Amino acid sequence: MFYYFIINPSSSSGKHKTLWREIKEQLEKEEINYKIAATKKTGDAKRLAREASLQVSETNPCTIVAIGGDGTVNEVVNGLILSPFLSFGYIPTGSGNDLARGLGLSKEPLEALAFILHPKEKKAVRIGKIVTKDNEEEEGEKRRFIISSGAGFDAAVCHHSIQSKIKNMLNFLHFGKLTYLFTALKLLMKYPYTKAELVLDNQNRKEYQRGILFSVFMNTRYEGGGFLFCPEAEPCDDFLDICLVEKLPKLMILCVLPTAFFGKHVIFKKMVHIERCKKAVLTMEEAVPIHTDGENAGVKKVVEVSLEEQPLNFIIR
Ligand SMILES: Nc1ncnc2c1ncn2[C@@H]1O[C@H](COP(=O)(O)OP(=O)(O)OP(=O)(O)O)[C@@H](O)[C@H]1O
Repeated sequence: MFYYFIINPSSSSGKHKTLWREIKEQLEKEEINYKIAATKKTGDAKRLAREASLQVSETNPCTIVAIGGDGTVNEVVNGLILSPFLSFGYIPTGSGNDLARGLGLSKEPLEALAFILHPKEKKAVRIGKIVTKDNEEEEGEKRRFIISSGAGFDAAVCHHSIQSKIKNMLNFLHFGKLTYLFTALKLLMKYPYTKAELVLDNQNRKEYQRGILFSVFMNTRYEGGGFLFCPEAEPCDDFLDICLVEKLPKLMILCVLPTAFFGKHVIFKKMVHIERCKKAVLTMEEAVPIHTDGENAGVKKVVEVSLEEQPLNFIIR
């Protein structure tokens, strides 16, 4: 088996610079057939993943391994040409680590490497796809996600967290995942609601006239550094799980939001709506921020969300 490693040396604010050396030592020791490529900027991981997966075939199987945070995996997933002959491994070195949490991966890099080199369990993990546009007629922009994609407040928090100076400071103090919580508290009071319509599987239409705070489409269970927005999301099934939060007093949100760390927000059934579907179209009155796995996916009015047919052979342990 050939292994192709894509490493983002800047993830978790560059704290893991020595990791690359340790990984190389282990690969040499085990005489693994491999190549390592490091990203220099945003977009590199996507390009490298595409180039590597273009070479994959039945006679030339390959394991592509991402080393970085959830943003790096998002880029890799967006570049991959999905195929049954491609396996995927992930060594998490980010701050949020929602994917590792959601799939139960080892967060200890050398242990994760050992699993990747000698896999005992692989899962056929589904990949989400989202088309964002400003009206139904537009063709729109397509992106993939593996954890979640959100529209509204949760995406606004992601957009702000990416540029946040607090993130570097919290990463340094090993509290990186709190970036999203601090940013959420900062943005909450002034964030506007927007009226929205959600159509599930082309037939089940729901209107939210009071306005929504956000709607998140989950493939795995956690986002935003550990919020369990869809406690029942299952990455290998045929469904997307949705958590849509309708307008409620901002002070009430302060009470509800922390309960989402434990998945208990679902008891607030009048404002928190949990849905499951194969395809969803969310149309909002105002354009709102969108994210895919915490990465900025623009500001748009319409999002169409579904799953790719071909799953990803993900090495779990
Ligand atoms: N060499 C690089 N220098 C700066 N940025 C890079 C580089 N390579 C990739 N990037 C960008 O860094 C961003 C953040 O990466 P990533 O999400 O993997 O790490 P993180 O932010 O530490 O982790 P998490 O998302 O789990 O909090 C991504 O948007 C990616 O495109």
